[in-house]
Amino acid sequence: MAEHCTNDRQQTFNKPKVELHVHLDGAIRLETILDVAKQRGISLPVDTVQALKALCTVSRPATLTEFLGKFDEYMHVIAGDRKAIKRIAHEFVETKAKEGVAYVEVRYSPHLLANSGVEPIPWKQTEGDITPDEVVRLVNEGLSKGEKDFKIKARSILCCMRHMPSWSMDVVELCKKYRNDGVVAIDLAGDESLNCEAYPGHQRAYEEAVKCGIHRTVHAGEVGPPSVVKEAVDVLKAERIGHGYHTVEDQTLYRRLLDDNMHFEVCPISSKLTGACDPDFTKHPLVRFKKDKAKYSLNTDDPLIFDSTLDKDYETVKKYMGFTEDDFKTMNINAAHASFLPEKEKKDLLNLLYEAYNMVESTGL
Ligand SMILES: O=c1[nH]cnc2c1ncn2[C@H]1C[C@H](O)[C@@H](CO)O1
Repeated sequence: MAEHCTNDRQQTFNKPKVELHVHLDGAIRLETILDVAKQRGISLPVDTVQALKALCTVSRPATLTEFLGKFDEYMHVIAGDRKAIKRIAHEFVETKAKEGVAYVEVRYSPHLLANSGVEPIPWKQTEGDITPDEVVRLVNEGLSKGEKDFKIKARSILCCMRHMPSWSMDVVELCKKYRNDGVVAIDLAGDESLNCEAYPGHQRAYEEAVKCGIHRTVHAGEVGPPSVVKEAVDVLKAERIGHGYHTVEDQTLYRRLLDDNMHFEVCPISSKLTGACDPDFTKHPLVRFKKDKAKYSLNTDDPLIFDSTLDKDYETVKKYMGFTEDDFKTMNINAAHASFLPEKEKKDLLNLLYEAYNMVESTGL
């Protein structure tokens, strides 16, 4: 197995990695936004990468609501443009390959990239002819071309949005339609601080997902209380929890999820900048997860908005939480186990990791 390295310097964990929680629309290149805006004749308030970065990124701990407002700065540039949607998916795979990711599950809301068949039409776009269904096809094309070009594996997760329960049935139908074309699960994203309880629209979609064997993850306990996590597990039947930091505030729930081997998709840099957790990383819930041998993965969430990379997350937990090379191996193996791949492909991914980590499966990790 070739060593994975970036152009500039050695990575903190220079081995194949698994990333399970990253938003496609939070991982667009600044250069691409500028380029597409130029091609489409869309005027932006700025025209340099540095200035656009200042506009789109949060560099100090904010709130989830403030952070979500950053999408307003650039989503209208990409949404409703076939070439741009395909391009961001393709470039995303290239970025992940350079970061040493062997397998990634990338998520997005098809509705938020569409300009037709969606009510209301997002980002103040004028109506066009790109439906959420076509968005999924375009992203699938970009991802599978990326897989071929950059030799890694990429699957997608379709997001329901907390504030738009009327879209959720569509989302699960798209998961069903494209389940053999790279879509592996459904998610519920958006502002948990404003929309704490899952509306009936989301519940119905998740019931349908359960019925049809569509995998399920839910953003919960990121900034919201443990009750949101409880609802995600008990009502929405989540198999993984996006973030889940505030679970530790309810000991009964936390113990139960530990016993059930619930997987937490942890995003350290994100959790600091969205104000989800104490900015002092030594007090991060991940320290507790690690001590209690919880199951978790390390993820970037929205690297565009946090001006970050996967390596920065690895570097952070190494520096402030004492993660070792062995911890990183265990964590990525756990991530592969929690992936939404079919069993055979999961096994192949695990074997790839075992080989790259010089481990034999029987170590029981
Ligand atoms: O960290 C997050 N928490 C909740 N929602 C999020 C987060 N990052 C991105 N999103 C939202 C905004 C995106 O437009 C949407 C789909 O990717 O998901």
